[in-house]
Amino acid sequence: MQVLKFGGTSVATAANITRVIDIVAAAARQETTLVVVSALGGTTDALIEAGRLAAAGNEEYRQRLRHLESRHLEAARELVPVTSQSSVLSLVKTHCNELEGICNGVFLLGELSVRTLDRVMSFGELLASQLVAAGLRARQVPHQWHDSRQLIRTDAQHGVATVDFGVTKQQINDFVAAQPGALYVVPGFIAADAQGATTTLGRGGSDYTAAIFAGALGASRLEIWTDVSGMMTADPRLVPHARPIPRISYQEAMELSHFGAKVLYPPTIQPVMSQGIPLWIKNTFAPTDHGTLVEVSPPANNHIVRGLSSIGQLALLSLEGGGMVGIPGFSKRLFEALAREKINVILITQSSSEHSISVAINSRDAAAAQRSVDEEFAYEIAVGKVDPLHLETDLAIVALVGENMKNHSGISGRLFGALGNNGVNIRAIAQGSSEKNISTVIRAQDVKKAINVLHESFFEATSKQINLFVVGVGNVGSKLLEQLARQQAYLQEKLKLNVRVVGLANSRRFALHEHGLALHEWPQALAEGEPLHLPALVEAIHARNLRNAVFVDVTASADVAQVYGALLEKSVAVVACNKIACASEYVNYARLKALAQEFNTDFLFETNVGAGLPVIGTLNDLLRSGDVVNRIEAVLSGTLNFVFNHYDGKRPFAEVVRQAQLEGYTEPDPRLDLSGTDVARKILILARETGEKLEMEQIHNVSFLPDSCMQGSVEDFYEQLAVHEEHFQGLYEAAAAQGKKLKFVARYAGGKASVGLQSIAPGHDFYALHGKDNAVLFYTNRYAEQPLVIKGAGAGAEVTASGVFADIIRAARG
Ligand SMILES: NC(=O)C1=CN([C@@H]2O[C@H](COP(=O)(O)OP(=O)(O)OC[C@H]3O[C@@H](n4cnc5c(N)ncnc54)[C@H](O)[C@@H]3O)[C@@H](O)[C@H]2O)C=CC1
Ligand SMILES: N[C@@H](CC=O)C(=O)O
Repeated sequence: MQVLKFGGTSVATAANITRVIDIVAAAARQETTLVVVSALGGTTDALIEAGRLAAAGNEEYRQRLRHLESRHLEAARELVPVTSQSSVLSLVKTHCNELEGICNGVFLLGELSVRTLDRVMSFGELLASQLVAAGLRARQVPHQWHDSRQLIRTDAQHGVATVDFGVTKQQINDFVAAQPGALYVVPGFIAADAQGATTTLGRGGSDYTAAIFAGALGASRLEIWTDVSGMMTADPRLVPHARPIPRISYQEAMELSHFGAKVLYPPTIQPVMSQGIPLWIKNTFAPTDHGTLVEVSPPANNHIVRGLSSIGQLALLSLEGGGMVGIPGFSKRLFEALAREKINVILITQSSSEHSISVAINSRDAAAAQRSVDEEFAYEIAVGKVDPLHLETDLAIVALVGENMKNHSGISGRLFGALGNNGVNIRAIAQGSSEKNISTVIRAQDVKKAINVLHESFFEATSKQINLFVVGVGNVGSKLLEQLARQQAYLQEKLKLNVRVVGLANSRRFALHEHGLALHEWPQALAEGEPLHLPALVEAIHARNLRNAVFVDVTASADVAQVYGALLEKSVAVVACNKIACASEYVNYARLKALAQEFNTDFLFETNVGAGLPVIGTLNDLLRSGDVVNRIEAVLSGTLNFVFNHYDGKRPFAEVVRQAQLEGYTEPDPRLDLSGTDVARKILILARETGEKLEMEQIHNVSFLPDSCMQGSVEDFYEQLAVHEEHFQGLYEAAAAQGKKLKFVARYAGGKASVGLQSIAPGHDFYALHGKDNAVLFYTNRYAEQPLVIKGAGAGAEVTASGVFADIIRAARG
């Protein structure tokens, strides 16, 4: 004997019932089968609503009943050919008339008792199971319909009756022995007490009915047919990559069901678990899918965690106070106060200091809980032994479930790491000593992000999703987007990173594409975006609350640099080639670095110095490994190196500068390069990275530009360069006369930094620097005689974009 149960969605329409009949007919050909049928989806709620309306004296109940009747009649007409419809139609009408009679009585009395409500609700399963039977009859599949109320005996506790398993088992087995057959159809959810009054089995009761029959008959298997292909590794509405769990233990299934995996109602498992009856969860709409097999000991799979679960709309109550320490009875009184109000406790956690105890409950019970607990401890609160109950709302639980967790260390570490790196604050944690479940209480608004990062961490060794917000699509930004587009497949395949640009902005517009925009179509996406308003963009980033989020600043804007703090505070990583933040006041630079640390995220700006060259990374490696940096000498301007390498006193100086700008080496405003400001920013950042609290004003900058060049617009600047051509010729010739070359050199030693033009003699490390190259010499304790030299292209969109790209990957890998 096997037992099959079909849920509300499986029988919601005649078309669905036809699928059910196919499955049932095939099953009955294999083995004797008992089918348990739920009410048509939505019917139980509609029946409750009709009963309540009637009790409230609202005649609308008639309309609800008419709608229910026509829904069932319509299904009957679709299922059964016209020639043989009459018996099922009259059966539906008889039930509906009886239901209407009961509701009329409720209307007249103005009262709906739980006993009557059970009666009202029972019509859902009665009608649905009769429709399935009629469908089977129409297909000439031999079967017997029987009323579960004659087989399942309960007490008289209406709403959630308790089953008398002894009598029930006897009645079921007597019935089957007396009426042998290949196929039985029974309504789920309903039972009867010793007086024959209709009772119901509580939420998820049809699953329970099926388990009761399976247990009583010692069935070979129980199949729960629903609208998903088994229990999933996580809620698929929250985690698109969630996948079915092929095999799972009863215990794990109960844990997952308890925490929101609605596929199975937890008490259901008990009658089959006690006998080790295999329980399958199958999909009515994809019957050939494997589904989930719930069994005693499923084979261990590659995953330590079997599934993730979540439960929302929670409140956390915390009772705290020094007066609780070492005194027995506080928790007993706390739980009694909650029990008095019939409040269900979902999670409990107590600090080992006994100074506080926290419990999670459903939010709807929060006010009653607070009242009851504060009343219970009124005396202790008055004398200051405990504080008034602390209440936090808008919380949720996210739990890891898996029996295999107990055999592995580091699971909680991974859980905390994954959540912490994404700014998900854990308010409370509970783990049973069996280690089947680790539950965390977090903010409700973080659930989607949390469950996705945990799913990635525990189930998707194959991919980690990175969500980029790129601001700035000029020289460097557009190259970055090109490189990202080119590398997307490689990153997925080799680094298991699914890097998506979910936000894009320039100075005029911003566009958000939560599922990632098509990178080769970014100009169009941006054109279709909204006018840029930076606070709105930041707000949108916060509101999206996406996991592994990285904000990429590829602008030269002070306004954009201003928003880093607000992002880091929400654990959004910041990658910047914009130097403004790191070269602003020391306190701001230090604050941003501290925020990144505090909120477990990254603030990366390798390209601030030497573009794509590994200058800051190398410096940090030296320092972290215990070396001491005594002196830094560097050529840090690609623009100025290019200009002095190409200027020979014959071609106008202004023309060479213009070429540097056209080739993409200068800042958006080239005066920053020519004035030495850009180099001063870079040496300042290097000095700060060594630990020096230097400010920009303390950098000694001997400018070689005549003052008038820095007045007016960029075009005025170029005009003034032309006016001062003789000045530049003089600089060039003085150096050339000594066989030297002009280089703009930055120096940092002994807490002091300077930048300025120097004539460099042959043989010096800087003399042969080509084109737009940079060179950085680190003189350290370990590199005392010969400096550690970093040399190469120090400007240009391509190399800078690749440096930004590398920082993104660093942030992505955490
Ligand atoms: N070119 C190079 O070799 C290197 C450049 N960098 C840095 O890269 C950054 C970008 O340089 P480029 O791409 O050459 O500049 P660009 O002028 O070509 O592009 C700047 C982009 O930022 C956008 N933008 C400006 N203000 C904005 C605002 N308030 N909000 C949103 N977007 C805004 C602009 O619309 C434009 O898309 C600069 O900070 C520069 O210092 C760093 C290292 C090397
Ligand atoms: N304008 C800069 C670009 C890199 O920061 C330079 O010329 O070096």
